[in-house]
Amino acid sequence: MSDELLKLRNEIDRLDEEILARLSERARCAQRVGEVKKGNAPFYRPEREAQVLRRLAELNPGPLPADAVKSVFREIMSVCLGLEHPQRVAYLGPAGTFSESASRKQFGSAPNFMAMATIEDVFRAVEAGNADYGVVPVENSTEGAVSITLDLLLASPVKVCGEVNLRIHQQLMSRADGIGAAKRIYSHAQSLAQCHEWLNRNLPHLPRIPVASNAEAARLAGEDPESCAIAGEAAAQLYGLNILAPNIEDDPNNTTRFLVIADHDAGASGRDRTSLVFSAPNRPGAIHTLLEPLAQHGVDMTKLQSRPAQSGLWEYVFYADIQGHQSDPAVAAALKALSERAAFLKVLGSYPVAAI
Ligand SMILES: O=C(O)C(=O)C[C@]1(C(=O)O)C=C[C@@H](O)C=C1
Repeated sequence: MSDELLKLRNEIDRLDEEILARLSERARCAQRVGEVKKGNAPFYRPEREAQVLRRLAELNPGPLPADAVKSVFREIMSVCLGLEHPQRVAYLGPAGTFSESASRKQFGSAPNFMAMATIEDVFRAVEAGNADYGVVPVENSTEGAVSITLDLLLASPVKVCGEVNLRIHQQLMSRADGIGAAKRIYSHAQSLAQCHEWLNRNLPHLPRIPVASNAEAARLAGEDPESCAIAGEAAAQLYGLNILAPNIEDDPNNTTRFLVIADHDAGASGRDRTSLVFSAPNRPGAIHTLLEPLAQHGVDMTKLQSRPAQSGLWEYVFYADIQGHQSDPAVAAALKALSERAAFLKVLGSYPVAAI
């Protein structure tokens, strides 16, 4: 080994010891935070985590990219929170789905993750107190809204305390080393649709077989080297498959937004969003009148979406996301005025804008 390499490795060893000592100090500090919070739950504070990640990304002197700094500190806070109090996080399973990746993106690797069979089961687990948090998909940039999540948000007492945006990258995977012997491709119907141009160009002859989830597709491909699956990287790792073609989605910006649900929402972080659902009286111009207070108080709306109400033919409920926290004076005033005009208004929760 050259003298130069030896010297540099000694320097890295010294720095690692320093980092470890500081990490242990931080962990002990988090344990004391946990003591202070006892009897004053929740332990998980998404607004504080967002502030920590944003601050460090701003302070970052390089050469590490900001995203790398965030994911290192994401994991540090995950294990610190685990020392304070272990968390249970329910998500739409099975293991290896994009919902699991979204849950880990938000919570790191420390919690006990619980794979649920349906989105409704995620809501029920949180409502019953069997899970502390739930992660559910709410919209996809190409497929649109996830209606069942919107309906459950309206009906359930849970609150929204966070959001996660996950880039959806589809991988072609198999037990085999190459595509030559492949006879079929399994995937969820949505993923097959998201890759259909790539498939038409590259593998037009292979039958595409829709199955219940991408993770199920990967499991099937793991049992049979003549089958491929289209799924996320997490599923390839879980089932020990080789990625034969990476990122084959037709739209490289394909993103799914997930919401974090709990029995409480989040405190203000300085960059927040508030989700609402309301209904408009059934008369001309009603929606315009309802939204006027937002403009009057300078509150920006980032999303507005309608769904037929369960109550009657041609009645609609509206789901809106607005910028700011419901404790911000302008947001509070706009919400008060909106509630006076709406037939019905439910604030689903305020939470930090996704920090990673
Ligand atoms: O500041 C807190 O409230 C903490 O519990 C500490 C900490 C952290 O490690 O920084 C851990 C968990 C919380 O979700 C937020 C932050």
